[in-house]
Amino acid sequence: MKTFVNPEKSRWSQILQRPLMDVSGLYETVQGVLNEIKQKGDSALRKYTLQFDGVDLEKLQVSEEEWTEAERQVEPELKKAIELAANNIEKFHGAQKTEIRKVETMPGVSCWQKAVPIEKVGLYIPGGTAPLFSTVLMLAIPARIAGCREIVLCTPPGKDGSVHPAILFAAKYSGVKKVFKLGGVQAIGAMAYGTESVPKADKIFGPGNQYVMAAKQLVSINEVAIDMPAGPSEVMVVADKSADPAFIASDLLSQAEHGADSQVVLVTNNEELAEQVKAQINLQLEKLPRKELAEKSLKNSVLIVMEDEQKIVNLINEYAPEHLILSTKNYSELAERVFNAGSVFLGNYTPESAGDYASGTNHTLPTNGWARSYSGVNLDSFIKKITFQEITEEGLKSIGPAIETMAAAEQLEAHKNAVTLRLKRILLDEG
Ligand SMILES: NC(=O)c1ccc[n+]([C@@H]2O[C@H](COP(=O)([O-])OP(=O)(O)OC[C@H]3O[C@@H](n4cnc5c(N)ncnc54)[C@H](O)[C@@H]3O)[C@@H](O)[C@H]2O)c1
Ligand SMILES: N[C@H](CO)Cc1c[nH]c[nH+]1
Ligand SMILES: [Zn+2]
Repeated sequence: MKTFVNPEKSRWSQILQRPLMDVSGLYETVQGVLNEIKQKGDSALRKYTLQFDGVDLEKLQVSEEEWTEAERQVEPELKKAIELAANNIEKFHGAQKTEIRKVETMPGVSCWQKAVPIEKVGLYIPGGTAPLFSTVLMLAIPARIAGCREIVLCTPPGKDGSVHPAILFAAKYSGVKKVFKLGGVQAIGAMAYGTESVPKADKIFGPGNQYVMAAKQLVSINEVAIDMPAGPSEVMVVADKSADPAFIASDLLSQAEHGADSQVVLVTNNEELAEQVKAQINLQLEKLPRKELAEKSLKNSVLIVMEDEQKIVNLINEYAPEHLILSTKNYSELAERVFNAGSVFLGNYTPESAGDYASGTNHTLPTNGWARSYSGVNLDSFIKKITFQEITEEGLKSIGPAIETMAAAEQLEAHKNAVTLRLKRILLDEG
């Protein structure tokens, strides 16, 4: 981890630059695969699954036998943990439902909005380096609560053509019935265009690597809606001397182990703590099975010693981390000043892993600074809001002249007439 002490504001964006990916040719390659999927459907899906995932699949959809076998293979302890997490995710997202509230903006003019589920949703569950069955819960549970009629899930097949049993268990538990063994561009293309076996979705959700991200961006131009740019995981920890260096190191490593392109950042006002965290990272890293990935990610990671608290707040808001951990004595006060972050974890006993798995909040969050403008996945992501209005004759008499004046000023005579004709009729009826 590179260390910086009180860096000037003018250097922040350079110091905190996210790992640069070589995207030369990426969009052309991905567009080429998407075009072929659009034209050739399932046969293109099979071709690219063989090329990118090394499996020759006859059937793309998970079969009844595979569902049953998965249920048998998952250990009871894991099933219980998944059920606990699902329960909390359901509670948190269920509480995001809103009631219809009719507003009388003027006497006789009533307006309201109704939440309507997006009919068909496609969920992508990454599977390249780890079977992220927790992401199944994060996407499928809110989709079910929202009332989406069709939920399709795609995830990359393993080398033996199977889907990890915990992914299938979590999918069944969350109410998903259609799972396809498709990863990367194949999955996104299939759900965007629809093929012989994969139904077309209205909106595609889920994180993924650069191929997944590029494919989502390309199909969103004129084919299908997408949730947000959710790429390589990242965490920023802000800590003072009240924090525990071992806890901080474990939080940093928890996101570093996601992949070589993840980024973790520690900001502290205490140089001694910074040194202790470094020592703890070295100690804990040794025991990690994904040490190699975490080590690579630590190379893009940064440790900043900064004394001024307002500067720390400015730095958080400029970086807009996917995850922010506040391990300082005054974390509640500090949290009030954060306006750019995907999800915030408060105090020494709130590890970021809690939000990744089981506390109830969603872990599909905006990365790469997109927290400046996007929220993480939530119930609203699966919902459209339709507005309704009803105007009585009395209401139109009150509001009509303003509409007529505005329409005339915009030189839109037909708009004006739609009111004028009605007002004339009301006057006639009134005699
Ligand atoms: N932001 C979030 O909310 C969030 C949540 C979970 C995971 N993540 C991130 O998601 C990512 C998951 O990535 P992953 O790679 O493990 O899994 P993935 O499922 O996103 O990608 C695997 C697929 O990539 C495709 N692929 C691989 N090499 C290719 C190539 N050369 N050309 C074309 N396609 C190719 C393959 O089809 C494969 O199935 C990580 O970066 C992780 O940090 C983010
Ligand atoms: N931290 C990831 C989101 O950035 C989500 C995840 C899934 N499993 C473990 N972690
Ligand atoms: Zn994680």
